[in-house]
Amino acid sequence: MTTLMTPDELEARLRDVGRRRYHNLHPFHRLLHDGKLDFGQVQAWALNRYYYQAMIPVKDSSILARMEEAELRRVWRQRIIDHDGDHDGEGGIARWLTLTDGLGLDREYVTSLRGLLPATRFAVDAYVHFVREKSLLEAIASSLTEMFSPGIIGERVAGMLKNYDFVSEQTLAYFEKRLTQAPRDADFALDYVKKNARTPEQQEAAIRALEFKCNVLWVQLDALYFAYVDPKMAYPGAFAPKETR
Ligand SMILES: O=C(O)c1cc(C(=O)O)c2c(n1)C(=O)C(=O)c1cc(C(=O)O)[nH]c1-2
Repeated sequence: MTTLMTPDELEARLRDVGRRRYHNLHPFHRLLHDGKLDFGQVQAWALNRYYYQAMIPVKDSSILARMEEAELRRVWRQRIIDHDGDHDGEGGIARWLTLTDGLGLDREYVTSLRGLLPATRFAVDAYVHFVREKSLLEAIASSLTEMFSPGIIGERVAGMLKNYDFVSEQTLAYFEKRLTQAPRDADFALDYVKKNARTPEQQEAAIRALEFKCNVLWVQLDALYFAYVDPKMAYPGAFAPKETR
C-alpha cells in the first residue's frame, strides 16, 4: 500500500526520477556534448528536435484550455508567448530555426517535417496527447523535466562551443533564454504539484507522469542514435546528411 508523503518527500522522489532517467544520461547526449558527433549528426539532432519545439506551445495551449482559474492561466500563458513570441520572427521556435539555419538546413525543409524520424513524431505526439487525456495534475507534473534542464543546457552549450566550429553563441542563443525561463516554469509547476497531489494515488500519478515525460525525451535520442550513430539504419525518406566535417 502506498502511503501519503509530505510535499518535500514527494519533491525528493520527483528529483530522484530525474537523477535516474533524465536524457542527460543518454549516450547520444554524451556524444553531442563531448564533440563526438559529425556535422550531419548534429544537423539530424537539430532537425528532429524542431518538432519538439514546435509542439511545446500546442501542448501548453491544451493545458491552458483545461485551467479553470484565471490565476493559473495568467502564469501558464507566458510559456506560449516564450515559444511563439508576440510577432513573427520572435520567440523560441524562431530561435530554434536560427540554429537550424546556422547548421545549413533549409527552413522550408525543416518546417515541412519531411525529414523527421517517425519515432520523433510519435514521441512528441504522445506528449501532446498525454496532457489532453490525463488529469491537470499529471499534465503539469509532466513538465517537471524542466527542473533538470538548466544543468544539461549549461553542459551542452559549453561542450558544443568548445568542440564544434560550426556552432556559435549566436546559433545557440535559444538555450541562453531557457536558462532563465526553465527554472521559473519549473518552480511554479513543482509548487503546484506539491500543493495539489494530496492523496497517495495523486502523488504516485505525478511521479509516473514525470517518468513518462523522461521516456518522451529518451526515445527521441534512441531514434537518433539508431538512425545516425549505430547501426545508421535511417528510416526511408528521413533526413540523410550529405556533408560530414
Ligand atoms: O534542451 C533540453 O534538454 C530541454 C529539455 C526540456 C525538458 O526537460 O523537457 C525542455 C527544453 N529543453 C526546452 O527547451 C523547452 O522549451 C521545454 C519545454 C518543456 C515542457 O515540458 O514544457 N520541456 C522543455
